[in-house]
Amino acid sequence: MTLLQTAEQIQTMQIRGAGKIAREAVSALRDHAETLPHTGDASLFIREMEHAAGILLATRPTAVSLPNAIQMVMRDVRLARTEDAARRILREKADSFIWSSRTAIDRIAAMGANHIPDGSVIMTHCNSKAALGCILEAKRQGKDIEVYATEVRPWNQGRLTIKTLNDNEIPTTYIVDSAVRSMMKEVDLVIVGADAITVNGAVVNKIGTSQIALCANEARKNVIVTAETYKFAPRTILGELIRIEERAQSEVLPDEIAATLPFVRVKNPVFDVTPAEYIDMIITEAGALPPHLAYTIMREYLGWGFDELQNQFLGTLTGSEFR
Ligand SMILES: O=C(COP(=O)(O)O)[C@H](O)[C@H](O)COP(=O)(O)O
Repeated sequence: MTLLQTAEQIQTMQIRGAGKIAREAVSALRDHAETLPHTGDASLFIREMEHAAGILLATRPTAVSLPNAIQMVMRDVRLARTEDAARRILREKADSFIWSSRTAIDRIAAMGANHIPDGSVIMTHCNSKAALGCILEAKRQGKDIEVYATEVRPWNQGRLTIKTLNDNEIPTTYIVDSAVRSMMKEVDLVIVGADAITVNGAVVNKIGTSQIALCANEARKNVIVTAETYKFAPRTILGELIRIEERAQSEVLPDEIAATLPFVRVKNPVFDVTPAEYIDMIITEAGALPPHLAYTIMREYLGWGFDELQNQFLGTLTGSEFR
């Protein structure tokens, strides 16, 4: 698959889910490098790769795993003195990101399963590899568990989730998104994934997650978020906001019906923000943490603390902007 095809598949959601988007983008970058002719000019190679990275970055705006993964791969490539070194670094960094991403999901699954007591009824939302990993691991350990899975309008990612649960013989109840509050009394805990986590521990995930967390809070049920460390958004340290993707209105209301309703507008935000106070724990490959430790994760695991970001930010300002 070419880089442009990968970008298109991410944009059209054939490739979806924050972790998978990051892994596929990085592998597209690595494969794209192989298609570029060897010229011996390191800066030309780096420019070409920056252009390719830009195409991938423009596909979906919310999952911070995408810019984080690209930055992890490109950071040292930019410093390479020769084309051969740049190519080698790119290959090594890409392979290492993909490997560590998969390892992270396995570690999260093992830790998450420890937080699922035998006999639990779990509610999950959307289709998160990290969240499902915990549920499948609990089942593998022989725990007797049940799952409530939401439909996830308008893309119905819940159908992917119930297929996986069914394939693993986990008793599952499939509910429409608006049934969450009614069903919460049947549930012991909520487990979801994340597209981005901000410095104040707020979690950006599939639209509807914040309602589920609110209902869980009301019903005194725990909310566990599962997220690899590359889902933490370091630029939120500088006050940058996570952009919530809005997709086409036709995903919600067919164009032919919309055309008959001139006074009706459709909003289709596909992610929402759950404040830290509604989250009991974030399980990362680095451990199960309270959301207020988000800054520590950014500093220790992503290597981007305030000072580094501030320097990077000042470095991007021109003289006139600086004055
Ligand atoms: O919100 C979604 C997917 O949204 P979309 O379907 O719009 O991409 C998932 O919960 C997170 O991406 C985490 O997934 P994972 O744990 O697999 O990274």
